[in-house]
Amino acid sequence: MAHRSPRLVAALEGVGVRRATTDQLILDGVDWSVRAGEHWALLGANGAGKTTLLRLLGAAMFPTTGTVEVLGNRLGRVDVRELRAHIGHVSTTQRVPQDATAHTVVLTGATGSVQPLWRKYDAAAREQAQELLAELDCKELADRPFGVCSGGQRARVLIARALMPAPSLLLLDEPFNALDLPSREDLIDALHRLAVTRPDLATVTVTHHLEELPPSTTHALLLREGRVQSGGPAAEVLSSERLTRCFGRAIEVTSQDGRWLARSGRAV
Ligand SMILES: Nc1ncnc2c1ncn2[C@@H]1O[C@H](COP(=O)(O)OP(=O)(O)OP(=O)(O)O)[C@@H](O)[C@H]1O
Repeated sequence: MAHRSPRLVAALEGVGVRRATTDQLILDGVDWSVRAGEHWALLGANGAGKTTLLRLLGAAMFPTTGTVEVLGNRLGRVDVRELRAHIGHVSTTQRVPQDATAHTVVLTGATGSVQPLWRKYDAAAREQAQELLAELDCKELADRPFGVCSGGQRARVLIARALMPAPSLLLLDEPFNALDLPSREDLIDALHRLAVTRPDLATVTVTHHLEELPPSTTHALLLREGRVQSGGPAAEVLSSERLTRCFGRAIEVTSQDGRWLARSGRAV
């Protein structure tokens, strides 16, 4: 019997992004596809274009050249507000009302709004928000104002929020930023559990540290100066040789029990 590949969640062909203001080429000739059930790590030096690439996948911007298809819709030919409702996007620039409780913040994920739209949330949505908080191991935060939650708690609340519309694609831009070690490990566990309990969910996680990648990571994309340096199965791409080439600096990668560790030597 012929083997069928999982459904395509995102497909980029010849994608370029040029900033009109500075004429800088931010992404150049990017070809990439993400399929259901895949968990991608997106790596590259500061300014390599990771956030820009994630924003394209999140239908938050358009390419200058090439094509971006997300969930079967070509950017430029679809109502992006409608498309965004099916994509979970967690970014550091997410605006959140600090006095809203964690439960309310999760509820706003159902409407993709910053402020709660109370008339749109029924009992099922409220219940679902509770369940997502429990799934992310933070149900005790339900009544706590978001503004007083710790960094690790906020990260999990925002992921619960992003999961409200049951997205097929979850985008995480540096979700481990500024987390202490236990919070980082809790979040890694939570992401690993999501991958197990939602086999069709595809995720793309931008990170600077290989140590932060959950064992569920299946693929990696290395960006250098806006171009794809390497992309494919994590076990192949997350090698000393390829990371050294991507960062222009000697990097030694080791892996153990599904986790990765990277150490840098002198510049090459
Ligand atoms: N709104 C903007 N206007 C002008 N230039 C921009 C804008 N957004 C990004 N850039 C430029 O595009 C390049 C890529 O930025 P991007 O944020 O995608 O990189 P990154 O890999 O996510 O970086 P970092 O690791 O530092 O977060 C950078 O040179 C940045 O200065």
